[in-house]
Amino acid sequence: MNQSMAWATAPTSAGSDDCTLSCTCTEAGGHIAIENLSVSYGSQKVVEDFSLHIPRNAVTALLGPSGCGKSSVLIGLNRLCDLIPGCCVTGSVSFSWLDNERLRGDLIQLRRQVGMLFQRPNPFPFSIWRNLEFALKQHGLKAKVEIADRIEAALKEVGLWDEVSDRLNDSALALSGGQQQRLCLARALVLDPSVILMDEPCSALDPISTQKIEQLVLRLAEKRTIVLVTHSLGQAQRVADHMALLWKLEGVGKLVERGTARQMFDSPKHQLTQTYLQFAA
Ligand SMILES: Nc1ncnc2c1ncn2[C@@H]1O[C@H](COP(=O)(O)OP(=O)(O)OP(=O)(O)O)[C@@H](O)[C@H]1O
Repeated sequence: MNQSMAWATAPTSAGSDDCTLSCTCTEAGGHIAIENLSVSYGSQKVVEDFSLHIPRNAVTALLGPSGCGKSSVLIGLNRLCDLIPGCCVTGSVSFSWLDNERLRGDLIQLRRQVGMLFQRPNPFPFSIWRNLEFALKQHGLKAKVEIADRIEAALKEVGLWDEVSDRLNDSALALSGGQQQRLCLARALVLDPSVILMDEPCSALDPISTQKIEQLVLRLAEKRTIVLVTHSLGQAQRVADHMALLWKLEGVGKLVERGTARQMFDSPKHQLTQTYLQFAA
């Protein structure tokens, strides 16, 4: 039986009692239910009343002009926002297929289930092997054989194993940018997340590395839920099943339109969507 899960109610901004992510334990099959998400930095509200259901095991692209709040929505989903001083997120997020009891109030488990890939590759200044081992040990894994198996599987999943298996003790920083980004993806995958948040993961990559990441995104979405922030309409066309367009309206980011990628590209309803998507390649 599906168990409904939402974040535990918790302050997201030190000292602010009314800044809470409420826990809504509604039954919602097979999607991430984002309800009335608002994000502020200090006194500046940057996202208001963002509600969206993100289907499970598919790619959903968040699009919109710079500064409309896409990344702010993304970091609300795994509560990375908690680490940003002055950032306050209200509203609710529930993962319909995850275990409420396991994740309630446990940020480590939440971030294990909801991995993240950033705009710029950010490997730790350790060896390739240790980048992945570190993530596993942080999450309490101790058995050497299991650690080795998981590292190999993750590197194979991102197509890096054949490229690095003979130099696992070399510094991760010696890899190319594209390899580093795939290593960072492996670092998320090694924890076997069911959701991966990607914030413009190809913006620092060349076209060949970009293509590799896009192919990975498509493959990963067969059994994981991908939320992808991208400025590339071509990329959205190539990989997204669903899309949502945000726009800064009266100074704050809001959802303008959502739908399947095909529907949004073929017959956008909102004038802003029509304007924005006309630049699609
Ligand atoms: N740590 C922060 N402190 C203060 N303001 C922030 C912070 N992060 C983002 N903002 C502000 O929040 C607003 C939304 O930023 P956000 O990065 O979420 O937008 P975005 O749509 O992802 O932009 P881009 O496409 O350029 O990455 C912007 O006005 C930005 O300046």
